[in-house]
Amino acid sequence: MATPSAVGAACLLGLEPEGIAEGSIDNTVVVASEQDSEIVVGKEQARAKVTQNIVFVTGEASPYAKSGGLGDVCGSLPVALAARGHRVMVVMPRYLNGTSDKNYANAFYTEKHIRIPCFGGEHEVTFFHEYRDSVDWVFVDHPSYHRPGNLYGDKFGAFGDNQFRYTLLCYAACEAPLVLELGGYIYGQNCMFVVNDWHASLVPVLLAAKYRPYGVYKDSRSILVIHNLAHQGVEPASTYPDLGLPPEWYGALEWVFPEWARRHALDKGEAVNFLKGAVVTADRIVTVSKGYSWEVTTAEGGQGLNELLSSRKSVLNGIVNGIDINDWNPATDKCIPCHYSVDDLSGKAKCKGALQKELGLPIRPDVPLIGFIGRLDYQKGIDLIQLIIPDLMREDVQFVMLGSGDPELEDWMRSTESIFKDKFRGWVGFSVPVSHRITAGCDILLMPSRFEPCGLNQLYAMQYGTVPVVHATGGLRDTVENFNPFGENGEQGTGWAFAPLTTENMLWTLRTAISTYREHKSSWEGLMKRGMSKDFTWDHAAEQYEQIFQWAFIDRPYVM
Ligand SMILES: Nc1ncnc2c1ncn2[C@@H]1O[C@H](COP(=O)(O)OP(=O)(O)O[C@H]2O[C@H](CO)[C@@H](O)[C@H](O)[C@H]2O)[C@@H](O)[C@H]1O
Ligand SMILES: OC[C@H]1O[C@H](O[C@H]2[C@H](O)[C@@H](O)[C@@H](O[C@H]3[C@H](O)[C@@H](O)[C@@H](O)O[C@@H]3CO)O[C@@H]2CO)[C@H](O)[C@@H](O)[C@@H]1O
Repeated sequence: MATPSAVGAACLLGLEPEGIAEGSIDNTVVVASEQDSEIVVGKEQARAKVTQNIVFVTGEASPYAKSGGLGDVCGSLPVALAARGHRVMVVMPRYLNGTSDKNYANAFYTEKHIRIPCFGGEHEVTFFHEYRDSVDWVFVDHPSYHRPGNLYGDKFGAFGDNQFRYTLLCYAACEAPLVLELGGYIYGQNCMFVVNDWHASLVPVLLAAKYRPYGVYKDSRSILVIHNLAHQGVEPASTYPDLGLPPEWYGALEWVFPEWARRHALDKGEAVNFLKGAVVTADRIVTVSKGYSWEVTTAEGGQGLNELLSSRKSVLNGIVNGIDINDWNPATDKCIPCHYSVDDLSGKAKCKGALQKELGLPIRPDVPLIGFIGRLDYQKGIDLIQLIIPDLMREDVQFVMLGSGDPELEDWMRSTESIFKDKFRGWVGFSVPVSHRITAGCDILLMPSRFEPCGLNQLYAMQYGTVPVVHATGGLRDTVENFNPFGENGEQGTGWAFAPLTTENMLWTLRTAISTYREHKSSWEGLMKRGMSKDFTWDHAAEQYEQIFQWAFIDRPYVM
């Protein structure tokens, strides 16, 4: 059978790839219906009816670079789409910081250089490439991506030149399909750009301002995927000329802070906002859950973009993220000490004992073990956890938190551990293996996020039989079904989703979960098993993205 790369290239050249193409509509390949699926290791792999050349643009993708959920999604969704027959490229920076460099070991220099006209000069970037899991992983190389710290900053805060770094990424991503011969063929001008968050948000602006007026990318479309409205890539208006965009496009990025957010009386609040640029110019917009797609149109959830997003409601959809079950599967997970499944839960108790031992907590099978995993950020509601800790620590429970971010919260985790030695562990840092062991070993996962566009940890928790207790917001409300002991067909639900977000409510819900764990063993097992039986695989989300791609191609592309 033709590889996805061969499909796309043959499509561009007007050839019919052997074996799978039945016809061609608007340069897209229609896959024969009788071949809509193939058997992959005992499971039927669904195939797309219409395949595209897809270009993901992102600031992070696992396993190369990850700071949070964006990395998970951009590491998995492209693979799921490629498995369905699309030709898929992911364009991201080649971050080298001295410790993560080995992640790029299999990516090879393509010998392609381009010069990008922005920030008062021409900046040369080069491309590295790895073909893995049927996806073309393309890494943009520039010295500004090589420095110690995390992806976006270091202990002093966000890097001061992030606007420059991600402007380079966006220009490079627009050029990559035209200049890189991957598997022997370029992707060409008929692409579906999937631009993720602010780092990639200049792509639709560049397509509209710098390519389409010259007849290039007329048949491409772009989709903005919003993972988190909290980060919009906002910088002073005086930086606009640095971006290399025509002056008449200023309005697309123009952003004026409300008066209350200005720093002094003479501050006019004038800024440029990358994410806003994409909200204006992208052909369609997707948020990572349906609930969040509504919340972003409200004053409470829209982070200043609500009116603009409301005006684009007709092209705004929500698709709940999936999870990568090759990485997150308790029956095969390489990071956990014992394996288990919905049919045999015995390994979970062993994982709990091993986690307690690893953390130096008393090894007690009967004590409810509560976990939290996440970036230590205002979004995640850690300050509310801080407030309930004195009360919660009076209960017979254990609590482990894994996180990094805000240094004050990191210090608080350390000091809380020193106060409640037998009950509380604060694991400060970023460790994927530890996150797997906490997900497997805990009984309850707490997520009191103020807002949560989708949330992945609650999905991982359910997959591992760990019962989520979450604030009913965004994707958490969409994915965690409240426990109902009196459902129509018996007990229902996969966890607890509480609202409003108050400390009283959180404590009350945690106490309900704890007493259910202690006193209603069979109900607890039901909660675990219903969560473990949910299908959160990426294939389902990938199919919904395909629908959005089709809609994007029905409409005309954005032009000013
Ligand atoms: N200290 C640590 N050590 C190891 N692993 C850690 C860690 N801290 C966080 N992680 C991992 O990072 C990921 C976090 O994903 P989330 O979706 O929960 O939140 P995030 O806010 O980063 O993502 C944003 O984007 C995603 C993707 O769309 C949305 O689901 C979400 O709502 C939105 O806020 C998980 O894989 C988690 O295990
Ligand atoms: O995957 C986790 C999140 O990663 C992204 O968020 C990062 C954001 O895009 C970066 O700009 C940066 O945010 C800094 C922000 O720009 C700055 O004004 C200041 O508030 O400090 C922030 C932290 O350095 O880092 C964010 C990750 O911490 C992605 O956009 C999100 O969707 C993901 O949730």
